[in-house]
Amino acid sequence: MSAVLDVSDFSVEFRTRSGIVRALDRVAFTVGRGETMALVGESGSGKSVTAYALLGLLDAAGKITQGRAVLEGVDLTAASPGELARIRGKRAAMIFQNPRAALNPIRPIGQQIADVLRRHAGLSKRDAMAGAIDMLRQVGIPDPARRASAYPFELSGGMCQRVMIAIAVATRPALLIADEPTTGLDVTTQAVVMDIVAKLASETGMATILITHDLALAAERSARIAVMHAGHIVEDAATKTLLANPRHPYTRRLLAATPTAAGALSALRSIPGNLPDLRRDDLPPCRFAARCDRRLPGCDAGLVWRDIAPAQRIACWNPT
Ligand SMILES: Nc1ncnc2c1ncn2[C@@H]1O[C@H](COP(=O)(O)OP(=O)(O)OP(=O)(O)O)[C@@H](O)[C@H]1O
Repeated sequence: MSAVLDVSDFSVEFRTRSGIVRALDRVAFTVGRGETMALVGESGSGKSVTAYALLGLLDAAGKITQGRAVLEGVDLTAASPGELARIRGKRAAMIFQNPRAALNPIRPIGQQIADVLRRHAGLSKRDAMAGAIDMLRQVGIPDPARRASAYPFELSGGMCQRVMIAIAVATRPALLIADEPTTGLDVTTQAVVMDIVAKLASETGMATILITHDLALAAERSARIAVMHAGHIVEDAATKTLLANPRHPYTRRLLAATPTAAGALSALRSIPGNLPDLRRDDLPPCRFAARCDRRLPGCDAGLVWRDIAPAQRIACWNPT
């Protein structure tokens, strides 16, 4: 599978008053055409920072300190702010939790989609509105021609999420990053929203990164799962492999904390121990070591990522 996005050696730090937060350390993964990869991990593991850093949306305190992130041949880490803004509008898009907050409250939803089509696809006013109505239809909004003139406050949370997806995919991006896209929606609406993303991905070949703390959702909706812990990807494997034979001790604990792959929202917070303070100057090479019952003296010597089986990569000297 050809990679749409190829991330390597990708590190991000934040300068804060209380020290440097080493939020991402040598993150590496690829996402192929039409592939959905899930990025899972506890709160604070670095999932959102990965998304924001890739799209050039870090706040001023954040900085990519090393690495590359190549989207369709363009290294995002070397792109100018202007280029990144163009890429964000056209080739890479993001949807997140709380769509209502992301939509313009005083502009009809059809206009908001049409704006994107005019700006990034260069369509005329008339064609852009026709395209917007078609997008509303594609994301399953009933009576799209009439609904195009609705304002966000007139729609339910699930409908707003569909509108945000329509805005995100209107220009047929190569990459969609969905950051907790269904959090806060009821279970039925969650399934509908994920079905829409999956359908668009398979129709357009869009690569999708699904960011979630919900391992069950990741298991159900992605071909591959990358597990994050304290700014490291500790395991990256085909979903089936990861579920059947997790090799990193942290992945094993995550799975143990998730009742069944098809179960309800997983309780990742039940993993014993805390994430290390990422401001520490003496962070251990393996940031899971303090929580790990398989720790060996060699774990303090350094961290390496290695392929332990086909399509299964881990950062651990003493896998399970
Ligand atoms: N602006 C910032 N300044 C300082 N540290 C930050 C900033 N943004 C994020 N961080 C730190 O980066 C780390 C990763 O945070 P991130 O939001 O990516 O986690 P997450 O896995 O997405 O969690 P959640 O599921 O809660 O969104 C955390 O330690 C967080 O405190």
